[in-house]
Amino acid sequence: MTVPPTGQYPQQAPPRPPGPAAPQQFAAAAMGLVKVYGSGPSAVQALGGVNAGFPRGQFSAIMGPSGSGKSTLMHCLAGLDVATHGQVTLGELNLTGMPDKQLTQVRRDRIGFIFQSFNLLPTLTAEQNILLPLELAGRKPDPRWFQTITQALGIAERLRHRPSELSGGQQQRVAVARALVTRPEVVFADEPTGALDSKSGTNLLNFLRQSVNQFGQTVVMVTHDPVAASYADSVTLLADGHIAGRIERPTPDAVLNALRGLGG
Ligand SMILES: Nc1ncnc2c1ncn2[C@@H]1O[C@H](COP(=O)(O)OP(=O)(O)OP(=O)(O)O)[C@@H](O)[C@H]1O
Repeated sequence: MTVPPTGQYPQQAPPRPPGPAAPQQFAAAAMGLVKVYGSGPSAVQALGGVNAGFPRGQFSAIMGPSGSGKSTLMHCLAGLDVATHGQVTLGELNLTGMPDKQLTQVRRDRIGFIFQSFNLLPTLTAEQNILLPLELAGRKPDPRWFQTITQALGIAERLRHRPSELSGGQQQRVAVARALVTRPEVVFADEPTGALDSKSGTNLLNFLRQSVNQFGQTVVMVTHDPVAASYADSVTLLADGHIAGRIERPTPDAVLNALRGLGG
C-alpha cells in the first residue's frame, strides 16, 4: 500500500475530548463477519471472521495494507454489501438478513456516506445536493441545522453554485454537509481526503473531528494515511481479512509503525 509522505498534513496533535471514555455502546458492529467473493476455485475470502465495534460518538479509523478487507468491512457495516456469514448491527438494529427494501431505507435514513470522489450530482446546486437525502426520504430540512453545518464547513456563500463551479475541497465539504444533513447515526467515510490537496484534507479532517466533539456525530473512516488516522479516537487494523490490532488515541508514528509491522 502507498503511505503518503509524513508531513503531508501539519503534524499537530488533533484535539480530542479530554478524560476517559464513557461506557460505550457501539454505533456499528461486526460479529464473526465472513465475506467470500465468487465461488469455487476463484473464490476470494475478503473477511475471515471479523469481530469489531465502533463506539457511538467517536471517530474511528480502519487501516491496513491494500487488499486487507477495509472497504469490504465498511460496505458490509453500511449495508452496501451483504456478508456471507456473521452479523452486522447498526445501533440496536440487526442488518443481517434484512430485506433489500428495508436496507435501502436504513441507509437513506440512518447512515451518511462520504466517498473519495465526492459523488455530487452535477446538474444540482450545492444546496440541492445537500438537501437531496432529505428530499428522497420525504423529510423537511431543519433550517437551523442546515445553517450550522454549512457555516461550520465554510460553504454558506457557495450554496447556489454547481459542483463544476467549486474547488475539490469545496465539493467535498458539500458532500460532508449532505452526509450530515439527516443527522445520521453513523457517517461512513471511504478515503475522504484521498482526492484533496493537503490544506483541504486538513480542513476536512478538522471538521470531521469537530462534528464528533461538538455535534456528537459518530464517524467511521477508511484511510491509507497515518496522519489522517491520527485525527481519530482509535484505529482498527486489518490484515488479510482479520483484525490485526487496535490503537487508542493514535499518533501518526504509532500508526506508521503498526502498518510497517503488518507489511503495509
Ligand atoms: N467484487 C469483488 N470480487 C472479487 N474479489 C473482490 C471484490 N471486491 C474485493 N475483492 C477482493 O477482496 C479482498 C479485499 O478487498 P478490499 O477492497 O476490501 O480491500 P481494501 O483493504 O479496501 O483494499 P485497498 O486498500 O486496496 O482499497 C481483495 O483481495 C480484493 O481483491
